[in-house]
Amino acid sequence: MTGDTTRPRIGVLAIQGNFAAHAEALTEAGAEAVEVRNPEELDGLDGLIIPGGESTTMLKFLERRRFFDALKEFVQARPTFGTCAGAILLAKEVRHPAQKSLGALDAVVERNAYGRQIDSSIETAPSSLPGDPLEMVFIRAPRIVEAGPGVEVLARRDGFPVLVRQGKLMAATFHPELSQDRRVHRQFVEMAREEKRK
Ligand SMILES: NC(=O)CC[C@H](N)C(=O)O
Repeated sequence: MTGDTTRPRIGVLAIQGNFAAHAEALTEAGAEAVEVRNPEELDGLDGLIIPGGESTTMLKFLERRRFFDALKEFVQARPTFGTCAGAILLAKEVRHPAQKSLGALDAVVERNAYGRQIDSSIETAPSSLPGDPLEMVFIRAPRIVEAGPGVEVLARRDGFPVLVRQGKLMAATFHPELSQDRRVHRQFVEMAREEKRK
């Protein structure tokens, strides 16, 4: 796909967590992936992935060097996909315990919601993406306990939303980069491509 002018340039926040697998998934899904470690590197991106990891650790890093404010501005304006800890950072409200967030996704997220016994698991559930049910890898996953009217639910687990979209934002409480299926990343690459065409 090299030379394709519609190949969007998508950043992956690379301060902590499993950013490398996201970069690989993005490349497979037809994007150019760029690791982002400084606020200046957000310039010129058509989209951004905030990966899973540990949201508390990411927050600490972001609060240094005015990265938090730059990111807050970015997620209001351009396509952003938060997975697991990234979804926690995007949410309007975080519980269990409460913590600061970017406040962009109209949802209430509860951290580490599945308890110790079943904190990590692989599930398969239907989604509104075309094709077969989706494999979902959950690792100390949060739960979206409330979602506003503007939030479209693309997949659920036990009745709770696990993949959602709100305009230019997408969030997953699982780790799509750890499955072979690239439908979730392709969906986000498509959102970034639309942004690039503007
Ligand atoms: N896999 C993950 O991203 C886990 C998220 C982590 N439990 C947090 O609260 O940030």
